[in-house]
Formats: sequence, structure tokens, C-alpha cells
Amino acid sequence: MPHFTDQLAAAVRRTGNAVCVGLDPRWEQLPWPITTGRENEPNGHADAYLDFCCGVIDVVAPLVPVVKPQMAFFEELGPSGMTALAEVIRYAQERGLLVILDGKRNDIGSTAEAYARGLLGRGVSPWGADCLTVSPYLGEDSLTPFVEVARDRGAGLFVLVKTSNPGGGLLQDLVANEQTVYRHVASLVEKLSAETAGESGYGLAGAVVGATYPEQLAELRAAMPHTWFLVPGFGSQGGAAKDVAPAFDSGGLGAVINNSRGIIFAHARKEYAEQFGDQHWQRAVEAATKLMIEQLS
Ligand SMILES: O=C(O)c1cc(=O)[nH]c(=O)n1[C@@H]1O[C@H](COP(=O)(O)O)[C@@H](O)[C@H]1O
Repeated sequence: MPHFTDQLAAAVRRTGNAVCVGLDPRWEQLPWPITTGRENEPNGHADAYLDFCCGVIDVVAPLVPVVKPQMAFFEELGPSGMTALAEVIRYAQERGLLVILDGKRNDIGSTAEAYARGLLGRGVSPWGADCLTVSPYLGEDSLTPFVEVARDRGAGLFVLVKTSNPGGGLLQDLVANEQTVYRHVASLVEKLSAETAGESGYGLAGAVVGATYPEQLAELRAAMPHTWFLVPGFGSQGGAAKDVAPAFDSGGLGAVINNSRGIIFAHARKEYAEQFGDQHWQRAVEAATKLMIEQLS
């Protein structure tokens, strides 16, 4: 099985950038060409999410290495949303993109294994994701099933280490045994990654570290040499290119930077609203993606 992080490194080299486009559809923010006529249809919202996400994928597939569908928005719709999500994952992969499924799962080990088997592995699991976001707070025995399934199936995971939200520090910044909780989590994730490092030097247990905490990003980059970072919080949450620079290694690898609303709803941003608007929303997605690529380069 190909090593997931080696695939991710190859995709970043091929596209020449580390942009991850987040697929977080929200009904109220979709452009009217997607929603019109679907408001009261039985599966209208799910159909709209599917069309919209596939429309975003059509634009970004030639430009970026990876997309991250956010499960919450599809789960919110019930079974029709889940069917749409499965199709979005497949569509993205068919167009050459890697898919990080943002599900933030975990449980006791035996249950974690069921999550891992169901969600991870292109062509071998029902959901077929290349990668999954995972919570660390049930401990090492809850993470190892994900690592093992990922290793067997050419997949990967990203573990929440230092999240981008303002309230994350309430628990993550607590000090225990002279170290912050997020540094304890970082040590665990780095150990799992060092044990599973591929040719790129990076392992299968990645870390989520928010763009909104640039100092901690630099601290964690130094402390986690085998760990690839998923960095959310760019754009709408305030993170900028200078904030995420410390996430990368000296070769420009080691991180992907997620932007969801700032790209997929670019048609409503003041920079693009007048030029493109709802009618030409895909051109706004393209312009916002290219701008982010330029900002990171
Ligand atoms: O795991 C994540 O992706 C994640 C972790 C985190 O600490 N902060 C964070 O914003 N996210 C997700 O990243 C996306 C950010 O969306 P935007 O703020 O619209 O770019 C959402 O899907 C969040 O759920």
C-alpha cells in the first residue's frame, strides 16, 4: 500500500502548493444558481450540497493537492446528506484529489477500530477517505487502531493537538507535569508518526494545529519533526500567510493549510462580489484559490 503522507508530499510537490480547500457547505451561503428551485424539494438541500461541492472540485482539482469535506454539514441533513458526502468523496478522488474527511472521531479502542475500518482507505472502506481527523482525548489505545488501519490501507489521520478556536486553550493549555496538555498530545502524536515515517520522513499520524496560534505552530514544528500538520484557521478565522509560515519545514513540506469559507463562498466576499457575484461563483472560487496559492508561495 502506498504511504499516505508520501502521497500527500508528492501531491504538494506536483501542484506546487499546500492549499487544502475545505468543503463546508451551508445552505444560507450557497449561491442562488445552486439553491433556486430546490428550497422545498425532498432532498433539495443534499442535491444542492452535492452540486455545489462537485462544482468547487471541478475548479480546484487542477490547482491544489487536497480537499477536506466537513462531515457535520452533511450529517446535519440526515441520510440524504450522507449519500451526498459519499459521492463528493468519490468525485474528488476521481479528479485526482486526496480527501481528508473531517469527522473528528474517536472512542475506546475496539470502537475506534470500527470507525477506522468504516471511514479510512480508498477503495477498501465504505466511505473510502484517504485521511480522517481524530480526537486524542481517549488516549494512545484509542489512536493506535486508526494508525494500524491507516498503515494497512494507505491512509492517514490528523489528530487534534492545538485547535484554532478561541476557547481551545481552556483545556489544551493546562499545565500537567510541567508541560501544557497540547505538548503532551504532541509527544504522543510525534511518537506515532516517528514509528510510521515514510520516504518523505513524515509519519501517518498528523497533527491539527490552528493558524490562529502562530507561536505554538513554531513551537510544535520544532517538537514534531516527523509529523505533518493540517493547519485550519486561514482566512475567515483570521490566520494569514505570515502566521502559517512556521508550519513548513525547510523544504516547503510538512503542512497543508485549510481554507473553507474564504474559498468556497468567495462569491460573497467584497473583493469578488461585484466582479463575479452568485452567477459566476465558480470564477470567484478560482480567483480566491489562486490568490491563496500566491500568498503562501
Ligand atoms: O480539524 C479541523 O479541520 C479543524 C480544526 C480546528 O482546530 N479548527 C477548524 O476550524 N477546523 C475545521 O476547519 C474548517 C475551517 O473553516 P473556515 O474557518 O471556513 O476556513 C472547519 O471545517 C472546521 O471544522
